[in-house]
Amino acid sequence: MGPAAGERQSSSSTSAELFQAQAHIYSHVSSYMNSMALRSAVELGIADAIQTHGGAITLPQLVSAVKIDPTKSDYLYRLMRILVHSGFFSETGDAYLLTPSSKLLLKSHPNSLSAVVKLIPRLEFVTPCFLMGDWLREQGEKTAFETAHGGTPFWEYSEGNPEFNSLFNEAMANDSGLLENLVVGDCGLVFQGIESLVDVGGGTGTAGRIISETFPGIRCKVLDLPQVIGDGRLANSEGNLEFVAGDMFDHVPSAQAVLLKCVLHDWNNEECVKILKKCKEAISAKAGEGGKVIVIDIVVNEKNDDHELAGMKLRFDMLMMLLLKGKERSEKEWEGLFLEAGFKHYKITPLFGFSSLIEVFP
Ligand SMILES: C[S@@+](CC[C@H](N)C(=O)[O-])C[C@H]1O[C@@H](n2cnc3c(N)ncnc32)[C@H](O)[C@@H]1O
Ligand SMILES: O=c1cc(-c2ccc(O)cc2)oc2c(O)c(O)ccc12
Repeated sequence: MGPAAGERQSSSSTSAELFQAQAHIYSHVSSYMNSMALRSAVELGIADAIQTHGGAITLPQLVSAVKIDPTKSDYLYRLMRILVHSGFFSETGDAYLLTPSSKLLLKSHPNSLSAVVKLIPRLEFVTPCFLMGDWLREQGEKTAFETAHGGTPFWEYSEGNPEFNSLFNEAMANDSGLLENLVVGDCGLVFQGIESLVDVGGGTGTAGRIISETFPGIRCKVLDLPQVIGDGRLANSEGNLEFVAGDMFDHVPSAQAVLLKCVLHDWNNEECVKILKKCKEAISAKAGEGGKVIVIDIVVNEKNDDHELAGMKLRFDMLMMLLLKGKERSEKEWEGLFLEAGFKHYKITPLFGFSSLIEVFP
């Protein structure tokens, strides 16, 4: 039997609290619509259409430019309405304009993030998230990604699916392109005085290329899996950039410095310690105690970060947990890994965006 009317009102929550709680739940449970709306904007090429049209476009012009069936104009209007609300486009009179966020989705932008917008809401990523509850109850070592993909681990899946592999590599490369702003700015100091560097898990070499071009005195190697390195691209024309296909758990080429950008968050603590020990061997062989490992990765700090930044880091932590055996770490957790791998000290510098730079010394 339910509570009597009077009892209902005297429950611990006021109506205002109840409606707030209701809004909180609805807001969270529907928020995937933000990802999906953004993804379809990229698939339809809306930002590019606005730019091609001179920077401002009306709805009928947009309908024609992105080849929407005219009977669905009102649906496109509603898609634009939510994207304006979330800050991806703005409106003036009857025209849509680009904002700084949608400019970063343009195909012509050197650091376009359109690949990551297509990647994260893909079924390969979403299905493991969908299985989270069942996966948590299940016994065994399989990741949620493996549970969702017939037991295939993330990197093997990528190897066997060229279209997924190239979108993933493109997404990571685009994000690395943003490094250019840091390397030529304040963080350039981090690379000064270094004569050789290996970018471990360096993907298709975007960071390696930026570093080798900005610092012609650094001999740079990019180490990654054969499926990523391929066999086509070797040294750059200046001769200070080289690609090496291999497994970082087996061997890391010796160098004065090792870069690990967005690599350690893909792995559990035990695996990270193995990678860091290989990196320590690689720098000791070249520079004795004088080398360093440069980690660019997320540092979770939910007490001090602003709410939006903290939320983003925690969502990435979920992604790393479900796709791989990885995690986003607090400073304390990073320190534990460095000490266990035999390093003596480290220095953290927060960067723009959501990553930090951590210099780790033997
Ligand atoms: C998240 S991506 C980061 C790529 C690049 N560092 C960046 O920031 O754009 C992780 C990289 O680690 C590579 N990787 C995974 N397992 C590896 C292994 N055993 N040895 C070398 N690289 C590996 C992947 O192929 C991928 O390119
Ligand atoms: O989907 C991602 C995105 C990242 C990522 C993007 C931007 C950053 O500044 C850091 C990381 O990293 C990923 C990753 O390491 C992975 O193994 C799978 C997916 C993603």
